[in-house]
Amino acid sequence: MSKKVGVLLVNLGTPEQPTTQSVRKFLAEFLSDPRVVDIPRFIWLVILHGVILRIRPRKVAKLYQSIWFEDGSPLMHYSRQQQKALSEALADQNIPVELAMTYGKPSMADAGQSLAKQGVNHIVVLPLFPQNSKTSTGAAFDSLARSLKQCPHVPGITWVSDYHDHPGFIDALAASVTEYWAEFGRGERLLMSFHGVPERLEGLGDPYARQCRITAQMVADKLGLKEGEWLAAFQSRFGREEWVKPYTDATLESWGQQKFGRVDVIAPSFSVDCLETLEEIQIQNKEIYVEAGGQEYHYIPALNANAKNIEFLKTLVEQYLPDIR
Ligand SMILES: C=CC1=C(C)c2cc3[nH]c(cc4nc(cc5[nH]c(cc1n2)c(C)c5CCC(=O)O)C(CCC(=O)O)=C4C)c(C)c3C=C
Ligand SMILES: [Fe+2]
Ligand SMILES: [Fe+2]
Repeated sequence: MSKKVGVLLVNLGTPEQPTTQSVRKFLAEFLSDPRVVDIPRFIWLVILHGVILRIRPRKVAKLYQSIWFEDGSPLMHYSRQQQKALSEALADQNIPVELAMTYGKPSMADAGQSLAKQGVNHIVVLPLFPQNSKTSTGAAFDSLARSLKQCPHVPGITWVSDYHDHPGFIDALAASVTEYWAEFGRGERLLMSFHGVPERLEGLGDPYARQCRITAQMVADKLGLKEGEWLAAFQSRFGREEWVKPYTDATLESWGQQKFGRVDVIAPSFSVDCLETLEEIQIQNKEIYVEAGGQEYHYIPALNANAKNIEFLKTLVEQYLPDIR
């Protein structure tokens, strides 16, 4: 049978509105997923519905309001831009590109149906999580599988499990830093801040933290940075257990207390800018650094739909084509 290939970009999901109600709906779905929170089910559901979903949505809605774009959530805005740019880049090969979220809209089922309508019978699924974790990539896989449960004809599927050490990805990250430095000058240190996960997961075989360290080392090597000029750290700790260290906020506080001059921060686990970069890194962590005594703080944007990133994503998809056709 002849193969008609389509691409499915997958990201996490995001609230539809920056309101308490909408954030509650998003957090309820996301945090109920046993892939994301794997503590005993009954205890967790009591904590989630009894405490977290009563308090957190209002607080987090305010944070979303501080970064919301005219056309919606930043994560959705940049994900749409990526979809559009990649679909233009692959148009001459007749490869359509759709976008789906693990949680919420656009759903895997909607995106899959749209690809099917365009005659696609083989999907290259590209989760936009450069490093593989059960909590992000694994959850995306489950969501895709669930969406296919009622499907009478399951298409061919190529699953891109991660791209943490892909030379094109490392080049795109390094180029985004050098381009930023060329325009705005450079800091004394580069902090590479990755979304955190519980420390325990590494022992369970989750490759995420190890892959983050590899990404960071490769970017540092590409930029010619020596030890002491860069560090990999982990942000967004949630709950009481220990997460992978060092923590981004504690690191910045300590660097501020040591009266460091300028620090630059990149976020190589985020394909697009979102709450965790635009609010947590760019606003909250800057405050931590400056209030502790640090001088200057620059956040270098995520790759988003920049030309090098789209070129890289195109190359990544193309690498899989010979095996499919
Ligand atoms: C147990 C909690 C969480 C784990 C594990 C986790 C892993 C994880 N998350 C991302 C990417 C994103 N997370 C985002 C927001 C976010 N993450 C958590 C919790 C965990 N994440 C929460 C509760 C939230 C919502 C905000 C909040 O309440 O603090 C986002 C941003 C979404 C947006 O709309 O902008 C992204 C992206 C990865 C890659 C990952 C594991 C590797
Ligand atoms: Fe998260
Ligand atoms: Fe956060």
